[in-house]
Amino acid sequence: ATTHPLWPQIDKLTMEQLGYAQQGVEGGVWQLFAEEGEMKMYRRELEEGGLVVDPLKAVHQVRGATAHEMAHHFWSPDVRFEWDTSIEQMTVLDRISEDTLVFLQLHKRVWPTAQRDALFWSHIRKIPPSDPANADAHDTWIVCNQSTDHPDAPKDEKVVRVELTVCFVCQTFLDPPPAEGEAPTRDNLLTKITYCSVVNPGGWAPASVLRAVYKREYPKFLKRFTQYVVDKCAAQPINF
Ligand SMILES: O=S(=O)(CCO)c1ccc(-c2ccc(C3CCCC3)c([C@H]3C[C@H]3c3ccccn3)c2)cc1
Repeated sequence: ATTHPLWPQIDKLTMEQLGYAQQGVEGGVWQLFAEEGEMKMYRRELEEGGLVVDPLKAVHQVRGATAHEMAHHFWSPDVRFEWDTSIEQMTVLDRISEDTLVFLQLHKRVWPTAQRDALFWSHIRKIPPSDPANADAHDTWIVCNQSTDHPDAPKDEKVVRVELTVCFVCQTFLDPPPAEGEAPTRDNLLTKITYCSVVNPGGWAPASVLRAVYKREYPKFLKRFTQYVVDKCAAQPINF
């Protein structure tokens, strides 16, 4: 409901993150650190208070699923455990509206660091093609995850809370376009994905350990997630 006290922040951050995701990776500020097929992962080395908070930006493109299907499965609590191997527990603490939930997630411990949890609102939104320039793009879908407080979140002394801002932006193209007068099939679907994240580990963790974990975990995470959606939707009618 747009009357919720968090709504102005949700709306503002979502549109800011959309702009941030759509900025290119030129200019030398982004360092390519992993490349697998169509997936390219960039990071900027950034420390805050001696903690590694390296912003990450990944670009990927996959065939066979739509932006809506990708964004929905990234946002939905029902399928989170099917693809996200980094979490041990996940609770939906609140339903702010039918497109915005508050998640509490306990992440698997990354030795030798203390175990982490993440408390964040997660908002999904369709961005209609605003101008003819998007003519070849069906539409754009965005999921924005932002750390927040919540009165019902249990506080476990042994667990360190991370701060995170994540956005997942997807755009579907009909490439190749279907034959004249033909309905599109999944072979016509090309979806471009931009995943951005800034995770502040919330408490001390060795820079070398964090950078090694990021380098290992993020490519695995994005590859596994996109393949999961393509496989899950393959036999289903296309959901634009
Ligand atoms: O895109 S999401 O919103 C999807 C919903 O789950 C998301 C993604 C990643 C995280 C997360 C949380 C904690 C950590 C670290 C920090 C210190 C020790 C644990 C990491 C680092 C380790 C990196 C990482 C990246 C991807 C997967 C797992 N591990 C990532 C949270 C949310």
